[in-house]
Amino acid sequence: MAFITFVLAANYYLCQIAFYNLSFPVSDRMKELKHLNKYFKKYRFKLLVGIFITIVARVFQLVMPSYVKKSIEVVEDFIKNDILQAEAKDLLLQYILIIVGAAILSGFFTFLMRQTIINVSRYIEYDLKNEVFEHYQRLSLDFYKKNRTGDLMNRISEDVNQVRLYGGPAIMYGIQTLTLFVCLIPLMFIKAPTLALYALLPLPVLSVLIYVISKIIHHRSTIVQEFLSTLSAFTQESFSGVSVIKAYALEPKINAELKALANEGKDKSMNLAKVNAWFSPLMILLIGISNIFVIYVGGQQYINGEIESVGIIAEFILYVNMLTWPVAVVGWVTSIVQRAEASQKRINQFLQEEPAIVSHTAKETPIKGKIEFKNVSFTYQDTNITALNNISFTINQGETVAIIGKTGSGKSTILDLIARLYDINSGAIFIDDLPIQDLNLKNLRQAIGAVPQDAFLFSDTIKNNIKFGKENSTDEEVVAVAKKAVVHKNIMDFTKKYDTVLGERGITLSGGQKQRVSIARALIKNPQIYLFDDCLSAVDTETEEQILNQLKKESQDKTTLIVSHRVSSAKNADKILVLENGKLIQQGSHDQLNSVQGYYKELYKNQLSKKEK
Ligand SMILES: Nc1ncnc2c1ncn2[C@@H]1O[C@H](COP(=O)(O)OP(=O)(O)OP(=O)(O)O)[C@@H](O)[C@H]1O
Repeated sequence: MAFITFVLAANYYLCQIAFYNLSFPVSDRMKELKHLNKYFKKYRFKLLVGIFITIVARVFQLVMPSYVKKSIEVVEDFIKNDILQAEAKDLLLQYILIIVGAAILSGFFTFLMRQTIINVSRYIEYDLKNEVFEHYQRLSLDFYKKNRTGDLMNRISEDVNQVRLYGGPAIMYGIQTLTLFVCLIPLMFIKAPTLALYALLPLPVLSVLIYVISKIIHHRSTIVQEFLSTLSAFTQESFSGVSVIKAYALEPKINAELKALANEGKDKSMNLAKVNAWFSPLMILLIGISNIFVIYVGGQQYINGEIESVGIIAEFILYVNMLTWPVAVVGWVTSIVQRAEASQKRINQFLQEEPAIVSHTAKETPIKGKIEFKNVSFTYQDTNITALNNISFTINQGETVAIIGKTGSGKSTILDLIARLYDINSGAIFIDDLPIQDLNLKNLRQAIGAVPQDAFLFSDTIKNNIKFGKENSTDEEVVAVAKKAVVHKNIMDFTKKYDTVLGERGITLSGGQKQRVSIARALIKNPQIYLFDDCLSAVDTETEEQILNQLKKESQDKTTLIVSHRVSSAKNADKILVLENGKLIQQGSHDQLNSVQGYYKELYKNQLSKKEK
């Protein structure tokens, strides 16, 4: 009696804890997960079928225990000589066939259940990943500066996976458990109320303990996960920086650091393993207690004549075992819902981020290429650096303008503002005499062929890297622009020529080759405005000359901006802008600027004398 009181009290307190954990933030939790409702709505038919199948599968599962009971009763009747041997054998066979039939049907519907509900969770995962990725694509550069790449990756992979567990397994096991509870528990109480009470007593304890353990497991596995990303970031950096490591003979130092990290990782994994190890023993223990209750209390009741057959004891043992997993699932599902809520909250945070740069018009605004800066000032929000200070200039359509100035003087910033990667703080930028904000952003970006300072090439073939500028371009066009960018000969020297794969899976291009492939990519786009950001810095002066001549021909009616540190790249431009500390200190043609004292003339003299040496 004392033991029962103890178990009842334990159940009460544990249920209180679970109730507190579940009920306190329920509205908040559901608020975050509401985002998934649209997907549940989208797949409602499949979900409803899945739920129906789950119920059917469980109902078939219920057949077995009562027929086991009946089979045992047949044997009892035969022992008591109530029925003949042949009749008993017949009945036994009949019952066994029913059990086998029900088990097959239950198995079949369980298979269908997974095929429907788990598939729905995979569809939701697919949709959510696409939604997050598409949203990432819409967001402006400042978002990527604020958030670490690892975080972006985590939310689209690990967090979406946590949410998937809620959209699939949690629903599936939830329904399964509910069906079993609704059907089984009343059935048990109808058949033998006292026995039912004893059999079910330890189960809430099991449920709450599994919940507590799942939470600890999750906490520790998050630590392990986070640690693994640190470890992989470290190894990845060691691989990409392998040439520096070797050149400075840093191998022993790196090895020691990795060993220390690996040791730390081992300890964290051991911590996780320890708590994982509690899972099955606890289940076995509590189910064992339930079984012992059933056998002991059932046996006494049978002896006292309170239950009619031994079969009921066998039936109840089967019920208890049938309830084991669903009861444990209550705890597990609770922790899944909590994790899904936390993950969805993190996903929602990003989904609610609005792109800082948006198109204010949907109507088409074709671009010709006149650019005007009027008293433009611009400060980067994150660093608070004023990159441009009251800049004004005009570039007519088809003109070539060079921007020259010391490092950090704001040259690249001008190009970024023309592509509207950022919005300015004061002043105005006009493209074709229209404020840049009034242009259709898509039209603006389509009209620009930008070659950034750090040429970025994808791990793909050279051909596809160039075609990136114009997806439907032909191979002939690719070759033509590669020739103009003076990189064709280099490409033909590779064994696989234009099909040479770049990056991690393939060869590494030299800095100058990368720049020229990047130029070819801009040329194939055939845009109205070219933005070349110091993209000839890694080529020799002779090749630079050739490329500039080609570009001159190519960009005759296009507006072209060339950022450079070399006067050789600038001297043939229609106009040269000279920047210093974000201010425009000189502007004019080469001859004009070379005829007055100033930064440009000094630079020209310096570079000329270096060349002569
Ligand atoms: N994305 C950014 N976020 C914050 N600050 C930036 C960013 N880009 C540039 N800056 C800062 O703005 C200033 C101007 O940079 P910008 O890249 O325009 O100079 P630059 O003249 O092109 O230099 P370089 O010749 O070295 O490429 C620098 O002080 C730089 O540190």
